Amino acid sequence: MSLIVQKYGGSSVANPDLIKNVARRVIEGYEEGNQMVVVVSAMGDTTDHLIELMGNITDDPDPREVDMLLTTGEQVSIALLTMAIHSLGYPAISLTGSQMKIKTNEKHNQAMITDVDTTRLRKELAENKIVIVAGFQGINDNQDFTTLGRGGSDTTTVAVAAAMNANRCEIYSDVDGVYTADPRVVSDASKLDSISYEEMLELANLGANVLHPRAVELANNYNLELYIASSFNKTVGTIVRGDEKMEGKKNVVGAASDLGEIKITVERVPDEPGIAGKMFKALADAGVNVDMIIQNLQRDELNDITFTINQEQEKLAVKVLNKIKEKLKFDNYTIDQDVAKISIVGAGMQSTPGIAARMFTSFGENDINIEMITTSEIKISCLIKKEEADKALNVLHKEFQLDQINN
Ligand SMILES: Nc1ncnc2c1ncn2[C@@H]1O[C@H](COP(=O)(O)OP(=O)(O)O)[C@@H](O)[C@H]1O
Ligand SMILES: N[C@@H](CC(=O)OP(=O)(O)O)C(=O)O
Repeated sequence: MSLIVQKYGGSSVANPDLIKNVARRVIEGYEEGNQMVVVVSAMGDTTDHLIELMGNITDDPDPREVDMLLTTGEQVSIALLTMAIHSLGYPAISLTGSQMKIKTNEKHNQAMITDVDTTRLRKELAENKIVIVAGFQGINDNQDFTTLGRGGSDTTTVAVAAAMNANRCEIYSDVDGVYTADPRVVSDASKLDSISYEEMLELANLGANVLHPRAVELANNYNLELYIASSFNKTVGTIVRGDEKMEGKKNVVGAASDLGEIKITVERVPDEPGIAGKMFKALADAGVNVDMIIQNLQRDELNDITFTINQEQEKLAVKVLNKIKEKLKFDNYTIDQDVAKISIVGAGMQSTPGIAARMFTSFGENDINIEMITTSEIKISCLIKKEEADKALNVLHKEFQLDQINN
């Protein structure tokens, strides 16, 4: 008997017919003699709607209450999926994050899983039940509900699969695998048969929301193979696993765009040692995650320091900058929301010269202006204007012939 942990995202349970479809798929696995644990997300855009609703009440909600609100989304879908399985004549039970004892740290809205207690899960499985688990949520030491950050159900799934030492971990959404770029933006994107943890982690971090980055990290830590496929068909999906091939790695395996960042320029900062340290320490102490950074020496011993952060942290960053403005003696800061980060990823690029030059040249030839650049061993990212994001993704896809990746 195998233990299969499956996850169905919001797009797979968006309405009653889709919930019934998921119920039938789960039962198929159960009928084949497997133990089934199924993690589900909130129906369709429920989480977005809850956030919108909250915005009509306050623009400064208590993070504990945000989690109290957002966890309701998953509670609806687990109950409905369980009822759908019951009505087809099969035994099932739904469990919330707190009933499952998915323990997390204190950090509301961005909690990290610290432990999964499998006692209840094992008991229900031993009674031959299909167990439906609420994704995205856990409980902290105060017995308060926490959430894992947007897209966090993938992380719940991998944590449960790892804790149960599952035979398979399958993540289903509305796309039948990991593509070389978002297939909604690049029409000739190709599906990858497999991808390494490190490349998938970069793609996920850089905007490919088909998988939550922390889920990939966890899978890597436990060496747990992931299978990414569609809940709408039976097409073979993509395997995410350790990279066993040392030679012949592709230079570039994928491209991604991230529309969730904003650019902040702090103007005319005195050109003194230690200033940048003070500024970024104040931001870090407040919990602001800084991504790209550049510093330009202007004139009269003054610098402009430009950096990007997630748009959700804009208010927090503004608070910090206003607080340190006088002490650090800078003039002013500006915020640009009209930016997109476009990236290419590939483990083979570290041994291939000229990849960055090809990326920049192809942007130049297509009149796409680059505002900032960052690189690591396996990725190159450029900040450009938001309205050019889709065009830029298509330009890179063509330049690196990603439509022919499987040839
Ligand atoms: N490289 C990629 N490969 C596949 N899908 C991608 C990629 N980049 C972005 N996506 C998007 O991820 C979506 C699936 O993730 P998501 O919307 O979170 O699904 P769910 O709600 O089911 O979890 C797809 O519809 C697709 O548009
Ligand atoms: N419902 C949560 C958690 C989640 O993982 O959703 P999805 O699997 O639909 O991306 C969110 O929207 O963020």
